[in-house]
Parts: sequence; structure tokens; C-alpha cells
Amino acid sequence: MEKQKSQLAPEQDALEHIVACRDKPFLEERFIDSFKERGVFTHETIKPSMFVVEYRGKIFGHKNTRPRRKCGDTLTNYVYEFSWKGARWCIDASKEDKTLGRLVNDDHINPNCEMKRIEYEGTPHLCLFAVREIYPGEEITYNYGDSSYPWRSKAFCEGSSASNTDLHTTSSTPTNKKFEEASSNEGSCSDDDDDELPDSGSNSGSDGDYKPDEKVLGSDEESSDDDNLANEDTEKPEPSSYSRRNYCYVCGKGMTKIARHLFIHADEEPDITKVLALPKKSKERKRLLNDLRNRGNYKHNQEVLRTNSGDLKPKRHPKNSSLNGKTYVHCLHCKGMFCRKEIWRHMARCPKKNADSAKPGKARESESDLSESLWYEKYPSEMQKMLLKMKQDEIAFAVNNDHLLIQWAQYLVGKYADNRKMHQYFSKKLRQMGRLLLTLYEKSIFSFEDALKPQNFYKVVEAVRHNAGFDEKKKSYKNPSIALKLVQSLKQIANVVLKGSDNGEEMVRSTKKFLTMCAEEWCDLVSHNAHTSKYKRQINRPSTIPFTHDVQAFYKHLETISASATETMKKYESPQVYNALCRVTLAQVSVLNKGTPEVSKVTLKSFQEREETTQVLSKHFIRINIPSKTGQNVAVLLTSELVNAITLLVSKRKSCGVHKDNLFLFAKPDGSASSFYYGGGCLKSFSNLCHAKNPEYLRSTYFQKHITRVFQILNLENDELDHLSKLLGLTIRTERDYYRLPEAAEELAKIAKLLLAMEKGSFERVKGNSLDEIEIEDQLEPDVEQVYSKYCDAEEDKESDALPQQSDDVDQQVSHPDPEQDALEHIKASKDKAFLEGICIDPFKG
Ligand SMILES: C[S@@+](CC[C@H](N)C(=O)[O-])C[C@H]1O[C@@H](n2cnc3c(N)ncnc32)[C@H](O)[C@@H]1O
Repeated sequence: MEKQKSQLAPEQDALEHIVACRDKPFLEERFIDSFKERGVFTHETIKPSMFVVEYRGKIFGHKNTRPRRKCGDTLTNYVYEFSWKGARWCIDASKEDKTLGRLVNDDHINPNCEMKRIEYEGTPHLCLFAVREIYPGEEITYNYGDSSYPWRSKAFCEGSSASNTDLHTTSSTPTNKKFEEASSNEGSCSDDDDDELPDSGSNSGSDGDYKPDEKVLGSDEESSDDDNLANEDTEKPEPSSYSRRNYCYVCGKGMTKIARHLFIHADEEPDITKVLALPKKSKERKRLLNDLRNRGNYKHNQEVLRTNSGDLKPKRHPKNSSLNGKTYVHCLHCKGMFCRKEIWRHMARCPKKNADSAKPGKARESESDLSESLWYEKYPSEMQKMLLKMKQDEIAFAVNNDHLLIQWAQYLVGKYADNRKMHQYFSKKLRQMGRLLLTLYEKSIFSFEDALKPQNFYKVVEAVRHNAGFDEKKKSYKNPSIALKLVQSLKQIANVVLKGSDNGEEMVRSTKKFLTMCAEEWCDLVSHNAHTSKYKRQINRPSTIPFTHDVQAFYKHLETISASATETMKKYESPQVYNALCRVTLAQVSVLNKGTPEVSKVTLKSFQEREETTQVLSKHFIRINIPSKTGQNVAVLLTSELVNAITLLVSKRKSCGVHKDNLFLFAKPDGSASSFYYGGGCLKSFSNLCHAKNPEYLRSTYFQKHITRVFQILNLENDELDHLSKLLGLTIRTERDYYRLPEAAEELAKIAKLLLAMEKGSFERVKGNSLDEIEIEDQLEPDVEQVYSKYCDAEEDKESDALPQQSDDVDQQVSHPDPEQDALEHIKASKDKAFLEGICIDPFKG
């Protein structure tokens, strides 16, 4: 399999590995020594320019933010920063997830790989490609960039070789403490240092009536607040609202020497006692002191925002921007306050976040983030649940911090209180508006309250155009419906302001004016072009169905990926491999079942309780019944290959990280009890890589159209078309959808076989027949042909021991009078073959 792959263009190979979230099976992680800790090694030769491995992790980027200065790639503590398309991005691979890219070490002298950016679905992915031949047993390396990494210095190398004697004695957990410590003297770029505020405070001793014992307080701690005075920022005039003091989380007092002050509370506060117990000048002590300082400042800032009085205390000096609750916001992790424009950059590398991500339970984590949020206590429980389910990223963060968006969400949730299914839709709408808010930040509008002011109307228009991909020259939109949806949401938010009792008179007046401007100008400025773009797109669309050969190419592609993921899964158990096999299997099930939405939600139980007896329907299919939205049974068909893949997945659920209480068959291995993959998303990812002419039509909705159109080529009787339309879920009488009922078995078997015939490319032979006239052998002809051609090849090579067996099989299958008829007779008679018996296979199947 990998041999074939390596013949692909390296970039294509990289893309396939990106999509399948897979590492090359010939790479492995090895422990090197207590300094480098782990590294990645190959046990096969890798040719120059071949794709080697992806540096996989969480990606953060801000498409609209230009890098302030030209800077190269850097890697610090698993966070890789780089430029792409004029903006700064970073991939955070801090999470220990068994992927190999994050474990590749640095070599700036003779690296064997180089890092390249590969674009997939509009996002850059970092991939390593070989720059020379790499031999079996060699370590994979690349140049991390131009920073002065501590391990590159001579002194460090000498130190490390001296200490290599303690090989294997240290923990294998990848901490970089030793380097951080080594680097702290060199002023290296640890996250801590980078994000730490150069605290200022000139009036030393002015607040302390207490002088702690120097033995208790490290000398660096004692002078720490003063040290910051040396920073160049202190020479610049500071905005009047900037407070030099840090605040005590115990008594709330503002102190210029907060570290010294905190020790007053040592007896009452266990956290302070804990800090005191740590060795002076230790990294841990410094880190914990910083946490305590953040905690106090956060508490103080919350109070300032709540009472609207006092000065905020941010982590960095505000330079040009004004310091207030609209322009500054707290980091979800360390609770430090940062300028909104900078927060995403900080959050990507916040050292506290790395520590948090090691804790299990994503939901709990976001719950605690929310509980710190300003409006949390006012949220109704339904609303809390909806916000908690939202992906916790910079968009969610913008949403959670905008009080009008929150009011709007509350209004929507309240209005549709009985309909929880709407929550997913609201969450999507909220995220659309969150994205708009991020664009507005770039235009110095930091809340919807400001956005709805008449003086900002044209900036809002620009932001909407930008988010909907407006092309000024062509006067057309890339996503016209986004433009139309955004205005709807803006109007709804404006109406929420008008209805709200807490919103002041001035706000109501300016919102009314904004709405009037919308009514007068929005159409000319936005909607007209959006409608035109939409219309043009519809008439220019060449076809809305995938070509049959695209369907076939797609099907083959899925088979290849599935075979490779199955092979890898049998050797390595990891969430990544599980993820790849699960997604490709779900994509295959979705193709076979023509995108039936219920497919994604099949439960483990339905699979385990599948009806083995329905195999009699057809040797090709196993049917599982799942309840539909209306409570009826929906049949989901699986081939025996799919059953094998799913059985393998089921057996690896636990070891690959699927939560034990997750009920879904296509559960994600992310430790969540309710997550699952969506078939539509999986189809989309794989379709883009199968070399189809029109991959955009390889989507579930188009599959249905494709099938109905292709079936029209057949001379189906009216009622047969009716059966078919029902099978595809297109009927107007869905309640009586007999295909969803067990009695439909006979037709279901026939139609399913037609679908399979199409996918296997043998559709031509049934063209022009009615359903009654169609006879499909249990072994479809391509199979027979395959066996036959294997037979011929083998004859030529004169080396097949299995030939007589194969040819017998062919004869048997071809000469069988009518297996289909046989099957149908058994269905009608509800009886099993006399020579079959029930044997317990495994604990799942029973
Ligand atoms: C992305 S991680 C690489 C994997 C790491 N060796 C591990 O075991 O987790 C980067 C870290 O590896 C270590 N590292 C990378 N290259 C190194 C080298 N040439 N010598 C020593 N340590 C290195 C440093 O601790 C660095 O911060």
C-alpha cells in the first residue's frame, strides 16, 4: 500500500495523509536520551523529496492580521509559528496525541527534512518532506528556524553530554524544563517570558507596611516588581487609565510589590503556603506566583467591569489603544487581560492552556471558562448547554464576550424553548456573527453595541462584504447567502436592543437610526449584488449531479484509504488511526446509503443487534434498523467489508480513546460521551482527493439526484419509480414510507443491488429493464470478471497454487441457476436454509 502511495506526487501523498490523519507506518517514536527525550525514526528508506510526516496539531490563524514584522518560522514548546499568505499562523501540538510529527527533533546543521505548507480546505498544514535520502534506522530531523535554541549552544551540548549518564532515569514525559532553565539565563523565548507583563511600579515600598524575611522571599521575587521598571515601556507616557499596581486576590488591595504582599496571607491561604514551600528562584515558584498575581488582577478587573469604576489591569501596557472592557478581554486560560486584537495570538501559546489541555474532560474545561465569563450567571440552563457545546475557539470567545450576541442568543433560545433541535442552528448563526465581530475588531469596532451605531454603518457593510467574499471588481460574492444571512441576524439583534429593558435611551435611538439606514441603503450596498451573484451561480452551474465515473473514482478511493487504514489499525492502536478508519468507513456507509442523515447517528447497540437473518435478502448486504425522526425504522445497509471494518473499530474503541458511555457507532475517540462524526463532512473531505472531475458534486444531496436521474435511464414502471423515490426518501408520502418497514425487504434488496451495480460499474447491463425484468446475480459480474482475469493472469505467470480453487468458484457461481430467486423464495417463506446453524461469534454479536 505504502509502495503505491510513494509513487504519488509527494504533495498528493501529503494531502492524503492529512485527510486520513495518518502517519506513515514505517515511522516510529523512540526514546533517545533524557535531554532530547523522544524522536522519530524510519525503518524504511525514504527517497529525496518524498512526504514524510505532518506536524499535526490545533491550528490558529488570523487571516486578516498582517504580521507586524517579518519573522521566520519558530518552534517553541510544540507551538510552531509561521507566516502564510501574509498572515501569522501557529500550530499548537502540545497535546500528547500519539502523532509523530510533533516529536521530530531539531537539526540546524544537517537536517534530512524541510517543512512546507500544504493547503487543505483553505488552511495551511505543515508537512515535512525529505531533502535527501533517509536510511533505515535514521532519525527524522528538520531545522526549527533561526532562534537561538539552547540545545544548539556549545555550552549546552557539553552539559547535556555530561548528563547523558542519567539516560532513562528521568520521566519520559516531554517536559522542557531543563531547556527552559538553561535558556532563562539567555533570555530565550519561553511562553512565560513572552506573555508576562513587564509590571511597572516606581514607588517602591509605598504600600508595604510589612517587610518579609529575606530568607522566606527569594531575592528575585523581592525585586521582581522593581525589575520591570527597567523595561523600555516605562519610559513612554502611559495612558492615565493604566494601573501600575497588581491586585491581591485575598484582600483586593492594589500593590506595586504584590509578591511581597501576598506573604502576609500565607497563614490563611493554602495556595500561598504551597508557593512558600517551593525552592526559592525555582521556575515553579515563579510560575505559581504569576498565577496568583493573575488571579488577583482578574478579580479586580471583574469588579471594575461590573461597577464601571476603577482602572483595569491588563497584562501588557496599552500603547495606542484605549483601555476598557470593549478593547480588552481576559484569556480563557491564564485569566490575564489582553488587547482583543492580540488575544488570539496569546491564547495559542498561553502556558496555562498547555497545562489545562493535559486535564481530561473538554466539556468541563469549557464550563469553567464560561463560569468565569461576565454574563454566565444570567444564562438560562438551556443557553449554557448550547454555548458549552460550541467549539471553544476565538469565535466562541468573541461570542461569549459580546453582551448583545448573548442577549440575542437568549431571545432565540427562549422563543424556541421546546425545540432543542434548533440549538444547533442557533449556534451556527451565533458563530457567523462571532466571525463578523472578529472582522469588526479589525476596524476598531469591538462590540455589536458599537456596530449598531449609525456612524459605524459603512464599516459594518464592509465587514459583511468581507466575510461574504465580495469581489469589488466583479461586484460579486463568493458566499452570497452569507451576506444575506448576516443582515437578517443584524436586524434581529437590533430588534433585541429595541425590546430590551436594560438598554439605555441613547442606545435605542441610535439602533433605530441604524435600522433606518439598513432599510434605505442595505439593498444597494449589499443585498442587490448578493442576489445577483446567487442567481448567476445557479444559471452557470453546469450540472448538479456527479458523473458516474466520478462516483466510481470516489468509491475506489474510499476502498484504498479504507484498506490502508485497516492495515495500520491492525498494527497500531491510536486515536489518529481510529479517526481515519472511522471516517472512511462512515463515508463508505454514507455513499452506500446515499447520504441518509441517520447514518451518522447509528448506535453501537443497533450494530450489535443487527439482524443476521436479513443477510438472506442478499449475500451482499447486512441490514441494520435504526429509528428515524418519525419513530419508524430506517434500514441502513452494510456490505460485509463494512461490517468487518466496523467490527474492527468496535474492538478498538476503548484502547483508542472512545468514551465508554458514547452510544454512537461512529463515535469520536476524543473522550466525549456524545460526540460522533458526520457522514457529510467525511464525504466532503475524501471527495476532494479522489481525482474526480467535479468533486463538489460528490455530496450526499447530489448522490440522491444522481441515483434518481440514472434510474430514469431504466425503463421503470410508475409504481417502481415510486418505490425508488421512496427508497431515496424523496416521496411526498414519507409517513407511509414502506422502504422504512421490514415488509419492503424484497424491493429493498433489488434496489440496493442496483445501487451496488452502479457503484461497481456494471449498470449498463440493466439499462432499459423494468425492476421485474432485472436479474442480478448474487455475485455481481465484475466480481466474476475479476476472478476470471486473476485466473488468466495467474495462468500466464504459471505460479498460482490457488487456481483450481478459484476456477471452481467461478464455475459454481456462474452455473448457479438463480440465487436471487432462491433468496426471494426464502424471504417470502420467512425460512432459513436448513444447512445453516447459529453459533456464538463474539460477545457483541452474541
Ligand atoms: C517538538 S518537541 C520534539 C519532541 C521532543 N524531543 C519530545 O520528546 O517530546 C521540541 C522539543 O524537543 C527537544 N529538542 C528538539 N530538538 C532537539 C535537539 N536537537 N537537541 C536536544 N533537544 C531537542 C526540545 O526540548 C524541544 O523543545
